[in-house]
Amino acid sequence: MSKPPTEIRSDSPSRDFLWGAATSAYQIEGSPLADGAGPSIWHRFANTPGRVLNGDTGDIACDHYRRWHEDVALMAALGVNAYRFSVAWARILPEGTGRVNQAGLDFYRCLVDALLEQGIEPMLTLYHWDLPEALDTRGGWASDASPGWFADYAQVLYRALGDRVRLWITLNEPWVITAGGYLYGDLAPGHRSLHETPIVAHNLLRAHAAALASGRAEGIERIGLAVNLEPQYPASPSAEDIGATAHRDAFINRWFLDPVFLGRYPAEMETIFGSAWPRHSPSELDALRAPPDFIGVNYYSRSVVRADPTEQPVGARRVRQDARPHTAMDWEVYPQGLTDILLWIQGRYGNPPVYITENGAAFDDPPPVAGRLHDRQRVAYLRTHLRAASRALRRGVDLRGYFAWSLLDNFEWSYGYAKRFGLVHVDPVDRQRLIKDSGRFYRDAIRRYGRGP
Ligand SMILES: OC[C@@H]1[C@@H](O)[C@H](O)[C@@H](O)c2nc(CNc3ccccc3)cn21
Repeated sequence: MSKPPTEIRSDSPSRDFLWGAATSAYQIEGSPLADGAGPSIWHRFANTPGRVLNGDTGDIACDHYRRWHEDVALMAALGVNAYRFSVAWARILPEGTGRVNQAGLDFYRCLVDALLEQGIEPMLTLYHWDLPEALDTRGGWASDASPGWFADYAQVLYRALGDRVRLWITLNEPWVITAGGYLYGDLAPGHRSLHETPIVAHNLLRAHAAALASGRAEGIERIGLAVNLEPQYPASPSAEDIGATAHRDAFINRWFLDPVFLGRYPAEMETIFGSAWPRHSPSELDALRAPPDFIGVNYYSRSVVRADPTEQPVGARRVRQDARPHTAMDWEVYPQGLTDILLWIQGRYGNPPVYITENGAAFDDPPPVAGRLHDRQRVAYLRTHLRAASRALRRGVDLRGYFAWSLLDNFEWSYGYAKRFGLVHVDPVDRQRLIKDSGRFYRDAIRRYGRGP
């Protein structure tokens, strides 16, 4: 057990703006089957040879399931006033529906109570990619029954934690759930089906609407939807590149937000999916209109887009900006894209409340030396992106908070532990935590700009 950080938070920044850190269950918890939990699709996917780099799995991850108290102390030492985490559905409902596993609920209740004791606002994500294996066996998100499964699961959590958790998120990145899990196949459950993809997307939107309605019935007032947004810029002023950019913008940025805010899909979707795009009746489309109380924006980078008919189904590809810095994920470092996407939301959806629910970067960090880890590139990334968020704030964006991705170096899905995003280093052998320079920078930024970047 590592020595807990000595300094526990003394000063607390303004309650108005949330300065947080974010994680997700499968990426940090470990102990996936402990205390009655059922397996998830990521437990199966990661333990399937060839799916994850180096054969890494979340079987231990950051061992947060056993070290959660130490991690709450770390958050207090960083001075965050909020923490975004997800609940592993299969810890609560091991079969996905029906029997509730009280030990699972107890784990998250203890975590939430410990956060509140430290003055840290919990933001609970109901679903961050780890569907119970038992439901995938019944068709998963391709099943017409999936929205009902999700609403029932959400209701269990609303009733168990609704008296102490004020900020809820239904889904983390429905686009990635859909594209990664059902179109490209690099994420669980690893399907590659053009036909299945729009069906899954539609069910996720139905599930979001059902969980929102379920929350309203339980008196939950602040329920958001977290989306990965990536501003798209044409590589040239040619009609082909401008057209391709609009298609990629619809595919990544508008596919899910237009239905929940506007009650319609982007027109480009039918062109992108062709005969695989289902017919939706007006009542089916209207049922998707479920505006969240806030948008969670997960921003990492932008894309510069060129038309490319060989890149299906969108007919567009990202053009690498070789002259600019890139992260270890090969994502361009482009802070202005955060300002641009926040202003885009403001203009398109009527300036809804927004939290930046993920922003951060993986870099090939240097090893710790004498108890310090000098992750200079991540410090620069955070500094420039906080400035970008500040520019949007000054232009009237209703930005309520910022959550750094991630609190801890953790399991980066198909990359395993090869990509590190943490403000805090986690030793790959003994999982000892060490606050990086970026964690110290973030702590100092919170103290200096408490009311907002
Ligand atoms: O990749 C970093 C994080 C990841 O660890 C989180 O679990 C997830 O919420 C997350 N979403 C993005 C956004 N971009 C993205 C684009 C294509 C595939 C996967 C993620 C980055 N990240």
